[in-house]
Amino acid sequence: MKIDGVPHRSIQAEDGAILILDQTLLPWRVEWLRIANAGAAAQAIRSMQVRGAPLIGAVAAYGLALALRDDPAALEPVAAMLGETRPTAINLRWALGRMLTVLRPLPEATRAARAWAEAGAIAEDDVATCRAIGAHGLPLIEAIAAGKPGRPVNILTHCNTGWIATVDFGTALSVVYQAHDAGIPVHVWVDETRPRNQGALLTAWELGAHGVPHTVIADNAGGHLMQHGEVDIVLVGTDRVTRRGDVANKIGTYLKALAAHDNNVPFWVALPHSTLDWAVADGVSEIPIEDRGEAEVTHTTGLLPDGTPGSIRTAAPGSPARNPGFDVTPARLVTGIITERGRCAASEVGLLGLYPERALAA
Ligand SMILES: CSC[C@H]1O[C@H](OP(=O)(O)O)[C@H](O)[C@@H]1O
Repeated sequence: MKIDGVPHRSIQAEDGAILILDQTLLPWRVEWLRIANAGAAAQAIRSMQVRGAPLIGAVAAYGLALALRDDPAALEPVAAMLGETRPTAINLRWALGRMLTVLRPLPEATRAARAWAEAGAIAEDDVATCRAIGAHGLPLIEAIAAGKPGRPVNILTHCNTGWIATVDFGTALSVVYQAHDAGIPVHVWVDETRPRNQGALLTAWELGAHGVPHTVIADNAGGHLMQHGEVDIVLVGTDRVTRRGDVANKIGTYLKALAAHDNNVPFWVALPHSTLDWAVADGVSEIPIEDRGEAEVTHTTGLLPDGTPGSIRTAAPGSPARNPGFDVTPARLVTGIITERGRCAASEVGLLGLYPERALAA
């Protein structure tokens, strides 16, 4: 997608390194971080300089490729190290698993070149996949628009699922961008998404840069807007979907789904194939939920009075905090799933209809 009219991807490969958009500085500063080794890739993922399920998978793949340039025998330990950076998004393990499957059979001397090519293939797969997700979600917006001619389709979204959460285009926001670019009037309610405010900081920045009308709201406002008929559809991304359609996503998604269910608002989840975890059925009991640091809750980041990005304490001194980074929305609260292969019900039957090959993995 574009920054000031110039097309960009969230990760750029160059000779012997990758450049990533440092998301901890957005929207205040647009800075590209050069990553030349696996340790820097791991740190970028842990610190959320790069974030978003598909993107952390691509960065980990390139991090592994960079490690093999330095030491072709480092395949297993570096893959394990990168795989431990964040526990919830299955895309991280999917990408590393794909790399290991390709690289393990190869002579050590040929691994580095092949790893770099495979990491590039993972990135290209994500671009094509996310573009297709938008195309398969577009009819949902068109149908709503047909029922309210001349008035915008009001979409509520949570966290950031845009092009900077993927290699390009995004997942749930890919649907928004394609509807906007198709001339359908849309308006996006952007959940701020405490505690890291990926919505207020990243989604708002992305949508503004693309000219998509949007309004930032407190996380707790969504239910009220749904009660008053101001939300036509909820579109979110995900970090892991189980074979029966349970959805792990940024903390607060489950509460949005409950409000949508109570108000008969369609709740759709957009995901690429790399987010499916067929090995897991019950998301609530089986998906590991990342617990992040207390400071993300007790403090908030933003622009300080001197114009520099910084953090201030917003919780009472001495009060402890809990910071689960994700929650799981049971399939029964999900209206449907949007993928690069089409749309389906949030069920094993629905998912197998789009991914029949997964039955062989069961
Ligand atoms: C398109 S995946 C985006 C997904 O990732 C986010 O988590 P985080 O910002 O912690 O990486 C959030 O759950 C989004 O839905």
